[in-house]
Amino acid sequence: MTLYRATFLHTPVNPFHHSDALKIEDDGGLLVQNGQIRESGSFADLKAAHPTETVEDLRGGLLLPGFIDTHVHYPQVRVIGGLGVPLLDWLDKYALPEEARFGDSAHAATVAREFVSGLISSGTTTALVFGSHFASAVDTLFQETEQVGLRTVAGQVVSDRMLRPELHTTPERAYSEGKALIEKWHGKGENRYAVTPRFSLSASEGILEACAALMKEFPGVHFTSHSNENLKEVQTVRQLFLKSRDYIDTYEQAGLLGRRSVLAHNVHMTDRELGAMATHNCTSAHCPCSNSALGSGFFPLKRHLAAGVRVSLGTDVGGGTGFSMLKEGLQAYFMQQLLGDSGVPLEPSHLLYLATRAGAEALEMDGQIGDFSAGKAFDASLFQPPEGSTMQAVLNNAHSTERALASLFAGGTQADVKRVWIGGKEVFTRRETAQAEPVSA
Ligand SMILES: Nc1nc2[nH]cnc2c(=O)[nH]1
Ligand SMILES: [Zn+2]
Repeated sequence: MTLYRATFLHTPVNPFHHSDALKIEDDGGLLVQNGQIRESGSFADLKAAHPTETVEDLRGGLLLPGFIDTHVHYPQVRVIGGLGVPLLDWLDKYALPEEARFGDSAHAATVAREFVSGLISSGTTTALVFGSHFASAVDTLFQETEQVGLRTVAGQVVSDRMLRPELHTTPERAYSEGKALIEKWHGKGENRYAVTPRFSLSASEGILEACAALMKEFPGVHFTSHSNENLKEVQTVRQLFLKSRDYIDTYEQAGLLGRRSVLAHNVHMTDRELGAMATHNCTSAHCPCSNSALGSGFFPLKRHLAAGVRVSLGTDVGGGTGFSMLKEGLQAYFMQQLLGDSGVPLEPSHLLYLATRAGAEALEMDGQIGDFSAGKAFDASLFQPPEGSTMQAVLNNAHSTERALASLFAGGTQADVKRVWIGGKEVFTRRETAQAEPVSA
């Protein structure tokens, strides 16, 4: 066993429901055996109870539960930064041409490495991933995540209209390729499968039926898609699905909504749609950087909470601007501030919860990950800014650990991630480089 000594913070309960959800151990201890936290508390107490255990000293930074990114696209790493256009133009101009390259196995393998290392080096230990339209590339992604150990819920993206021919499939092929991928990867190691129609705009009723058939045959799989992101998209979906009451209903009527369903965006929601999401107990993955970059709109968090809809956080790379869940937390905070009375004032506890435990709940993995309670896996990220950096000065002089957490969300980047563990295994260690010195006159 190893006794980790660290300043750690976590949210074992939901801060939107409990005012004291943020738990802080300034000099904390986590006793870890076979990758699982056996005991969690103050270092002094754990040391007294286990005086001979090996101590690993992580003081000098902030130890947080590994981030859980509930919406991120594997084949879009290289299109991060396509600014200046709204969703449907962005897809045509940036995302889809790049995604069409994933039939090339060498390209798929190279980007799979870039993708997985981008996530873990940002402190993300679990991700709900939009895969590729090509089954072979999804297989490549799972091979990479299995090798590195990233907890991954992912699936083949399926569409049969309005994208480009290379990215279209048929309901029959969507079913047979999905089935083969599920049988190979769902439940293998830390991998799970998510049935993933791209969005209703690019999916006929036949594709949605094929998705439903997979979910019926394999009840443990997850479901993810996009919904209500952009007004032009919403209007087009309304014209395409004349028998549906609204966008959410296109998935609801197909029988795709349930406890393991995560829909990204949900910026333009009717009250009926929020009610339906609450009834089906599914989750909205809020992607604030993407919503800002693509000008999609302001996420109605207050209305989600009032309706009782679960909310988690996603980076939406590459509509989003990078893999940092800290940046997503900050952007979520900014947007709620800008909404004034219609916004929810977010505190550090909310940001940490949205980036960690909320994702575990969305994936029904909260019995296993998402916080540092005893019984959870040791999935953790140590944030310790480089020597001499501004962030180091800020954290070292914070008036409280809660203020330090707020500062980390405000100014922290990938450069501040020092070490990352998944299930007790260290999967990322920062290479220390020579300190930058100001040039003297
Ligand atoms: N942000 C975003 N929205 C989508 N809707 C359908 N496809 C996409 C995508 O790749 N990114
Ligand atoms: Zn997306």
